[in-house]
Amino acid sequence: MQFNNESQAQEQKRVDQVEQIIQKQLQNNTDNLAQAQHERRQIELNYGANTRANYIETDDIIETNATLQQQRQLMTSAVSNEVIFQQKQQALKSLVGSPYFGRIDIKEDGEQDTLYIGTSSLTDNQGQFLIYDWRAPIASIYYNGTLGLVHYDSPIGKQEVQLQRKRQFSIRQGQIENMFDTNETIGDEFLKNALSQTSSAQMKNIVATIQRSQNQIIRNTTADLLIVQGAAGSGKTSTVMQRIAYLLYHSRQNLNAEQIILFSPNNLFSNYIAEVLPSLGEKNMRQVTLHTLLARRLHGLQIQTPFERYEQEQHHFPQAAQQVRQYKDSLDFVQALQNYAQHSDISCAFNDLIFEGQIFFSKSYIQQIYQKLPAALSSADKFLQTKNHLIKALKHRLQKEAQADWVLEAIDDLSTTEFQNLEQQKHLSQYSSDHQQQILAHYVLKRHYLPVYDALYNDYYFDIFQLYQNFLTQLQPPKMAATVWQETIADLQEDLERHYLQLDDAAAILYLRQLVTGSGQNRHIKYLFIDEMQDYSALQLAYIQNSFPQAKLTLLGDIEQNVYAPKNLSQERFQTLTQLLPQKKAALITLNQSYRATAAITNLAKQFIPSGAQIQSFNRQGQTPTLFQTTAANLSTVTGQLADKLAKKHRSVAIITKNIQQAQTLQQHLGNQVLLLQEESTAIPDGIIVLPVYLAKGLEFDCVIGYDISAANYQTSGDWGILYTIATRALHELYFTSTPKIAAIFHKINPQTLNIQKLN
Ligand SMILES: Nc1ncnc2c1ncn2[C@@H]1O[C@H](COP(=O)(O)OP(=O)(O)OP(=O)(O)O)[C@@H](O)[C@H]1O
Repeated sequence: MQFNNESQAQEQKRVDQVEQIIQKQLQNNTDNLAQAQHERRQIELNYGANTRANYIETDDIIETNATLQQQRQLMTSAVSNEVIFQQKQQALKSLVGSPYFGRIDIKEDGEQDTLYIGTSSLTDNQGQFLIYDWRAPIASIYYNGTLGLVHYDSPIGKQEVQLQRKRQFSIRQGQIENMFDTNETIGDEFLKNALSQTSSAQMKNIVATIQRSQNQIIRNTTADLLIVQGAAGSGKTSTVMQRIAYLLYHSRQNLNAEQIILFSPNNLFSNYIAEVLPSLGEKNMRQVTLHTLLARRLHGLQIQTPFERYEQEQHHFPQAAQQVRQYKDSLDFVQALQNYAQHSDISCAFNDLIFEGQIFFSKSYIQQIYQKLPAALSSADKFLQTKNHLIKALKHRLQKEAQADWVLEAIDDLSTTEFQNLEQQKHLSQYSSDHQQQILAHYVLKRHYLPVYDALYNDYYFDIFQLYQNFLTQLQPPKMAATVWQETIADLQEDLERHYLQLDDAAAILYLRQLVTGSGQNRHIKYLFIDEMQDYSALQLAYIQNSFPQAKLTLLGDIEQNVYAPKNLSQERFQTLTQLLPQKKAALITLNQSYRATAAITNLAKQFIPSGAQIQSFNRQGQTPTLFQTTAANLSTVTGQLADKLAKKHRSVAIITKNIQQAQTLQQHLGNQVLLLQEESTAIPDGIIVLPVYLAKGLEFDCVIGYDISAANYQTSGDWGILYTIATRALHELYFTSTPKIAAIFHKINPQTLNIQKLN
């Protein structure tokens, strides 16, 4: 419903009042913040002075320690004061100019109330709410409810209210530009407006226009495995970012951003989403790519990246290699690995522990310890008990050596500084001289045998690579020639010799290590998010889950955007997820409405994939996509000219190729006004860029040109998913260029959804 001027004037009056209050609070808070910063700096100065205190006399040490302790407490409280004012500052600043976007009129327990909703809450001096945070329980009815009797979940249980009015605002620089009353979830007009904007280098938050199905994902706190299958552009990533903000708000007391981790497809994407949470007044969660995690944990080895693998497979991917890849991606492979870890005798992978060129613990000694343990114990327990046994044996050896001549000599040789440190840590002077001697001997011995301790704690006597090879050797993948499998094992051996590991093997080795040794788990993480989950194999997912065993999982993806997977694997992947992950309360939410692109683009793109009929386009008008056909010799020039023309009207124009080599060749042809994005790139510049499809994952551009969609380039039905991914990166305009013989899928396209122009 549109408004008369009087209603709008009344609303504008309220906006003005709220704006004034925000400015006033901002001023007060700036003063408070400056004061808190000053106090913190003073304490820092004192702290510095005290740390230079006298450490020679025992009394001085005790006194200095007490003072330091006190200073530390003061510092902690000063820092936390400052953080509170900083957060408030950020929240207030985010309200300036656009304090809220929604209003609801409700009747609850017979009482009438009007609530305004914005990105964070604001109260006046009497504690009355002027704005409610969009994450407050009551605000959920703004997103969910149509008018009438509605419910919302509050800390004291389900509440029932009459929703009498829902109003949306667009307020900029303190002026109401537009306002609407709506009976629906968030009205089309506002959404259309938000979606018609040009692209930006950073993803924006969507709090003002969250849709009902997205809201279900954002506010779900019951599922411990939430799977979101959503069409391209349906808002999966946006939703997940708002979900993180929601979770942080709701569990303020026992959840912080450090306990949330998001697996993202690449660094460009990580950078693209980095501003969403700060724009909502929250700190960013941790972000990692699978490759970074693997490389960090397999330090010293070079790990194949998903992009390298894709590129290699583009050039050479024979039938046998495809078969191996399919098997290593399958649930069967994961189960075989789990089974092996649990039930096999892993003692073959123990090694002699060498110290100063001599065997310290022999392989057979370690094997005996392991094999004597009860068979019913889990592998990880057996491993741990073996390790504990070795540590005990080392301690025993240390005790026996305490009186050795070299130890006594080493005690005599201790420096004054070492003595002072020991005095401080162990309070030597409190003990009898015999006891002091024992402490010093223990210190000297521990220092000497530190490499042995190190080897024990870091499992250097255990060869995980050997164990993995043994595991592969005893496997017989179904329907695969024995020679193919043996070759795979030989390839692994060769890779290891040159300190290289393929992506599949890296994850499998780490997973096996985790299962067998029980190490490498991070129990601190409470929420784990995986975006573009269709790109992960069953094993990679199992490994990630096991790495963060306490985390609730949210997995998002689109089975159709399976750029990396050999065809038909993805469907299987989704079905096996619930089998694979031990979570109990699983929920699956499907998003079929695509928001990113104009209806014309979505209606074309959905024809590239088998399940396209389910995808609903958003009612936003735009030009019909166009395909330019030209000769092979002219293809780059035609693409460049088209890009130039588009760049005059739009902020971002992306030419998307099938692989890096095509991107490089094209960029060289087009010259420096076109920027090539590569695996190492971290930011998306304005203007014309050229990039391979896998780097475009999760991103969006005003205009997209799918380069060279000729039959020679896109040959099999497995390639249609790639075309779908390319097409769905476009917000406003979509083009393709090709040589005269176009990919077969284009012959099946409804001619009304694609213009074809033949050029020379
Ligand atoms: N409720 C919404 N309000 C406003 N904009 C929205 C909404 N939902 C999605 N969008 C916009 O639609 C576009 C696509 O969203 P997003 O990138 O989150 O989708 P996605 O499902 O992760 O896409 P893909 O799988 O293709 O990477 C973004 O520009 C986002 O801002």
